[in-house]
Amino acid sequence: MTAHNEAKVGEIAPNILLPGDPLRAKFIADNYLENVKQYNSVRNMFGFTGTYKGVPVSVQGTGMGIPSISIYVHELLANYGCKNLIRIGSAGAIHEEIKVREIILGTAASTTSGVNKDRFNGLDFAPAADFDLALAAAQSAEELGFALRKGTILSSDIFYDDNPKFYEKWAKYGVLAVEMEAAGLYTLAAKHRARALTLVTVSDHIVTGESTSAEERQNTFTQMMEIALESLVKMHAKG
Ligand SMILES: O=P(O)(O)O[C@H]1O[C@H](CO)[C@@H](O)[C@H]1O
Ligand SMILES: O=c1cc[nH]c(=O)[nH]1
Repeated sequence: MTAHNEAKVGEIAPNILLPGDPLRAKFIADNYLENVKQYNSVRNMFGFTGTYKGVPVSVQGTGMGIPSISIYVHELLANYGCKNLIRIGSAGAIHEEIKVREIILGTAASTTSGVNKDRFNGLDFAPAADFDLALAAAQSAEELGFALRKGTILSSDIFYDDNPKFYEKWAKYGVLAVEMEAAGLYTLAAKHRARALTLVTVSDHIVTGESTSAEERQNTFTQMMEIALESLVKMHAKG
C-alpha cells in the first residue's frame, strides 16, 4: 500500500498499461481483461489486474501531467516492481501530415516541464522509449494490420497554450504531437531500469482544429489498446 495506491504487493502485474483517464482504465478492464480484480480506487484513480490471453496484465489510470503520472509510476516501480509499462494516451497533432485518430509510437519525448532540469541541475536528460518494447509494439501493429507512426512527441505542462504559434518550432524539428506525460514516464523508467513506451492516439489537431469527443477518447481508442496488450504478451513471452 502507498499514499496513492491501496494495492497489496503482488496485486499489480509486472506488465501494465497506463492511460491518463481512469475511466479508460475501466474500459480496458471491462472489454479486454479476464478474471479482473480492481485493486485501487484511491482518488478514483482506478487500477485493475486481470489476464489477457492468459498473461497477467494491470491497467492503472495516471491522471494528467508529469507530476501526476510521476507519482503513480514512481510507486509502481519502487513499491510494486512493474517492469513493462505502456502509456496509452490521447495527443494533439502538431504536424500537418498527421491525421486525427492516427496512432503514434513516441520514440522519445521532449518536454517543456522543469522536472528534469531540477533533477539534473539544469542540464538535459534525453527521455526515450525502451527499444525492445517499441519493437514489440511495431511488430504487434504490423500483425494486427494497424498503421503506427513512429517519431518524437512533446510532453507539455500546458494544455491551453496562450501562443498559437508555440508548436511551429517543435513541428519544424520533427515532433509529431503533444501530450503531457511521456517524458516523466521515460525518465522514471530509466531510473528504475524498467521498460517504458508511450502510444498515443491523435484526438485533436492543433493545426487544422479537428477533434474527437470525450466519449470517443474514453471508449474507442481500441486499436492502440490492442497494440499495447499484444506488446505486453510479447514481452511476457521473452521473460
Ligand atoms: O488521454 P490522456 O492519457 O489523459 O492524455 C492526454 O490527455 C490529457 C489532456 O486532455 C493529458 O493527460 C494528455 O497527455
Ligand atoms: O491537444 C491535445 C490533445 C490531447 N492531449 C494534449 O495534451 N493535447
